[in-house]
Amino acid sequence: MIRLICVQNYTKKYGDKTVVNDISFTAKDGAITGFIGHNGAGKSTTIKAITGVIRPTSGSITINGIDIQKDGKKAKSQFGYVSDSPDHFLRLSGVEYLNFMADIYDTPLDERSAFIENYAKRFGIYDSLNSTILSYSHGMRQKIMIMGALIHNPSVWILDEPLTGLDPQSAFELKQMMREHVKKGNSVFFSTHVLEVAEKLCDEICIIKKGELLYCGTLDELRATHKSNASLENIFLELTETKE
Ligand SMILES: Nc1ncnc2c1ncn2[C@@H]1O[C@H](COP(=O)(O)OP(=O)(O)OP(=O)(O)O)[C@@H](O)[C@H]1O
Repeated sequence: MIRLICVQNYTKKYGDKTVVNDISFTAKDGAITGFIGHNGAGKSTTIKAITGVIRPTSGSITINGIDIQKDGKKAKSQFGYVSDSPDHFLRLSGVEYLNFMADIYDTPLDERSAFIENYAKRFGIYDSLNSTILSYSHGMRQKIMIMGALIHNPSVWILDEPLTGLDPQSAFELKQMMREHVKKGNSVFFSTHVLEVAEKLCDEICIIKKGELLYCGTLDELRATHKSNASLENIFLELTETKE
């Protein structure tokens, strides 16, 4: 099996403070992997290192086998990344932003047009594409950022809290899109606080607490080592409490 995102012995320190401590895991092809943990556990710090936004203090990270630190440009072409803040490029219209992103990734005109029409209609923002992002609601900004990140059809999606602020219809669409993407043998890695979503959507779960990786694997394997039939929420609470 190809390991699409491979994190090995990743540590991040800010000054004397160790924020992420020697974690290793993989996000596999054909799987949606959910990344869960309390506020401040180290999820965003891990996602930022995977996407090359920050450098690890130590450890290595590859995307489709390409090292993000050694060959950043090539590694970055492999994935689409949606950060936890959608407030960017506010003075551009939605369609200007999407074309800007498509230009960066050299997405052919016919492919970008088909993508924009399909995704904007599914997200219900087709009629707003010519308005500035400044005039968008939080959820609309989130949708346009998701579209910008995915317009070059990357095999790996890396999404930091992607469902926050989305209305139920759009959240449903995004979950469907994630499922469709991994069905083609691709990979989706996303962080969430909504454990019911993670439980229903994810093939694999990674749990981080205070910078330590407590678990990474399937929910069934997790259940097998804990109370079978317990919800992910119960297992998460039990696991994070007992490791205090
Ligand atoms: N630039 C920085 N300088 C110092 N400490 C930082 C910096 N960035 C993050 N941290 C610290 O690292 C820890 C992990 O933060 P991170 O943003 O990764 O958490 P998170 O799991 O994404 O949390 P949340 O669910 O609240 O988004 C926190 O204690 C945070 O204060």
